Amino acid sequence: MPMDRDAFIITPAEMSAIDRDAALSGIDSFRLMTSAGMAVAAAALRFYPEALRFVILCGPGNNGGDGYVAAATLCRSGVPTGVYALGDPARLKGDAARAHAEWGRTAESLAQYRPKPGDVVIDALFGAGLSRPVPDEAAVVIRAIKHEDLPVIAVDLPSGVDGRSGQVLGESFHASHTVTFMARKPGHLLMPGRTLCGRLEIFDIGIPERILRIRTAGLCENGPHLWAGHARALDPSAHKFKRGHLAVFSGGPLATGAARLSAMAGLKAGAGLVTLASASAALNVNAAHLTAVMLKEVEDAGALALWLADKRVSAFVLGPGFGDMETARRYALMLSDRALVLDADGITAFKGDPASLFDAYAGGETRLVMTPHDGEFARLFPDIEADPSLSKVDRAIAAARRSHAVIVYKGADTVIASPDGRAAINTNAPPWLATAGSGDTLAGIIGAHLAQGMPAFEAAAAGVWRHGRAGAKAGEGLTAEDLAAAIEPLPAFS
Ligand SMILES: NC(=O)C1=CN([C@@H]2O[C@H](COP(=O)(O)OP(=O)(O)OC[C@H]3O[C@@H](n4cnc5c(N)ncnc54)[C@H](O)[C@@H]3O)[C@@H](O)[C@H]2O)[C@@H](O)CC1
Ligand SMILES: [K+]
Repeated sequence: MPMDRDAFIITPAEMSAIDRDAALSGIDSFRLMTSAGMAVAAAALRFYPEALRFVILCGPGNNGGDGYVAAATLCRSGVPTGVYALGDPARLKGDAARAHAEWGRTAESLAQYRPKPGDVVIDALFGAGLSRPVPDEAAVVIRAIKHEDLPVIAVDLPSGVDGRSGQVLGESFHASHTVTFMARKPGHLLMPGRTLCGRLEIFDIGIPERILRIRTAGLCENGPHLWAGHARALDPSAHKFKRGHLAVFSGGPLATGAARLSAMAGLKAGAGLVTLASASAALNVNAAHLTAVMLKEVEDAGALALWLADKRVSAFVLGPGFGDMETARRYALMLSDRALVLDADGITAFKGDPASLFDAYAGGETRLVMTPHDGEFARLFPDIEADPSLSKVDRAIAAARRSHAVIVYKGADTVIASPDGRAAINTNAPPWLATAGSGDTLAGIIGAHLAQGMPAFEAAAAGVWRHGRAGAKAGEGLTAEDLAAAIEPLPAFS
């Protein structure tokens, strides 16, 4: 995967492997800790000049070690500090023990801390090493600080946020500023962790990029770096057939709007031709509403089979407002040699028998994209959804592997995952994008990319990103119609 350095996302497990690799390559780990702690102190002085006192809360591991470095740095700069330790500092090990010794003073115990107005808290209790709910002693102090509404600078992660999943383990700080090192962790981007970090600063403590790259798997933030290379091949001046022919299946006469939203979005996103496939009962309703999108009567499986002889119809969207579960299943299985975006009812239709769908799309190039929200995800992958040990990224990848499909696991922190293990977390969606018809629009954009020949993972990732951009451009209060109108051209990097 092309990796933009800024888009790196490193799991805590990868980070500790990177840490070991750095040490093995001769890099002094205490210097890394010193850089980390000094960066935190610098952020404290830069962002909180009005602080009456910096209160550094230090935990039992290296996150605490960063805290002692920050405390020593702030002491040297002459500002008032208070240091409170969770656990006995005499039991610190390695670099953290050295940082504590070099600070050279005596910490008070965490339970003695009483939050006071004017305090700015530096949270160095737990970082990447948090493995279970924070101890009660920490939870009590976290709650007291929240109650007093003090600013909190988190070292690496707000204590209590699981760096792997973004979940809160017991209780967590809500930081106003977080300083993390080298790269973001999934917990900075997945919900609810993303909302708990405040302003996020990524500080380079000096681990060479070659060491980072060896350990980073295929997870990154979604952005043009992932797919712009494929977008470049899509020449907007090409003949309309070369820009692909997308087909969208309409629902019945009382549920045609969703498919039309998909179709309009597909056209706006760059498909050369878009056809709405409608059963006869809904034909007139659709005809009354369509202009640039073409309309074709597809009454049943027989009619679809005839249409499929036209190989130029290169991609399909099935599910928005579709309603008829049995027909959805039949059509999805018939389309298995084409590219398909399966959304909404198209996903739900396979609740009882997901394996039939997965088998149909196994083998060959990945050509199925599924776009479930939480509820739809649980219908097809109940065991994966119910496994508490998995992060949203893990769940999306497990589902993609099982289904041979690209999974767009929707939400405020949409994850796009490929059967080959690549995954991206999307971050550009404004909260107001969660509106009726928004998902239909997304399916249409992805369908347009597939119709144009983009590989499924890139098509989906680019679709999610353009959808987010369109939401931001259309602004708060948007309707799904505004969203389609706000789709911008694909950015293509030269
Ligand atoms: N990875 C790197 O390259 C660097 C990491 N640094 C710091 O090191 C941190 C990671 O250090 P550690 O791996 O020591 O992890 P932490 O300091 O986050 O915490 C781990 C310690 O807490 C214990 N622990 C975990 N969950 C607990 C719970 N719920 N209740 C009580 N004890 C619990 C663990 O047994 C371990 O002793 C990072 O977050 C970062 O702040 C920095 O020093 C810079 C370099
Ligand atoms: K922390």
